[in-house]
Amino acid sequence: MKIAVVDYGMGNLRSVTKALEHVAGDLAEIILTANPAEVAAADKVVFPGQGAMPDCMKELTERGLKQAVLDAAYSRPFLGICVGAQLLFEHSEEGDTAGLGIFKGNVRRFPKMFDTHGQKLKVPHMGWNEMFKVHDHPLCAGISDAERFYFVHSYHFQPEEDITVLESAYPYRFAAAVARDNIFAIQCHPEKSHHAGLSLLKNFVNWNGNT
Ligand SMILES: NC(=O)CC[C@H](N)C(=O)O
Repeated sequence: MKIAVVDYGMGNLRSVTKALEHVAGDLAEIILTANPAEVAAADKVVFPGQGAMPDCMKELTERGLKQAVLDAAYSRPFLGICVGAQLLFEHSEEGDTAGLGIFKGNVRRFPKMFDTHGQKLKVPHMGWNEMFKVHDHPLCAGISDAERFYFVHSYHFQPEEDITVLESAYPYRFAAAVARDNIFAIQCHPEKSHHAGLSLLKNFVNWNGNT
């Protein structure tokens, strides 16, 4: 089985690739690729990313990978990570950027927020935070409720369809993982989230794309 990690020049590609190689072992060949034909030929696709949404969309488009990502998202097990997940929505407030429109909804910036002591909360939301199950999903198998994952983001999903699988809170609840059909998209960094993140990636390697 081949799993393509889409390389559009933005982000935490090496750590995602290494984490997938670690959990896949002999189960799958992990291919970090900027070649649309290799993405198209893969059995599963991982769409990572780190950086500003406008830059990511620009790089994706200019490297001729946009259609390959769209085709993959509609045809085989597909995992979006961080800004790779945000790009699947219709729009992001970050740079007023149009996304790929696979999920209905917006990607919204955390507003100015204060904790219960009146201390301003830092944005980006950076660090370990709990994830709470809203719906079961094969990629969450073996991961207990309130497991902690690693986040680095200033924007979060605002789905306009019933696709939320996991929520986190900072300090208000926000959708932190969404899924529909063969697509799973997660805001945090599973590749940097130790055993919980590796379990999720291992579940993706074993996932047949059904929910
Ligand atoms: N870590 C990131 O790449 C962050 C993604 C996006 N720019 C955000 O701030 O939410």
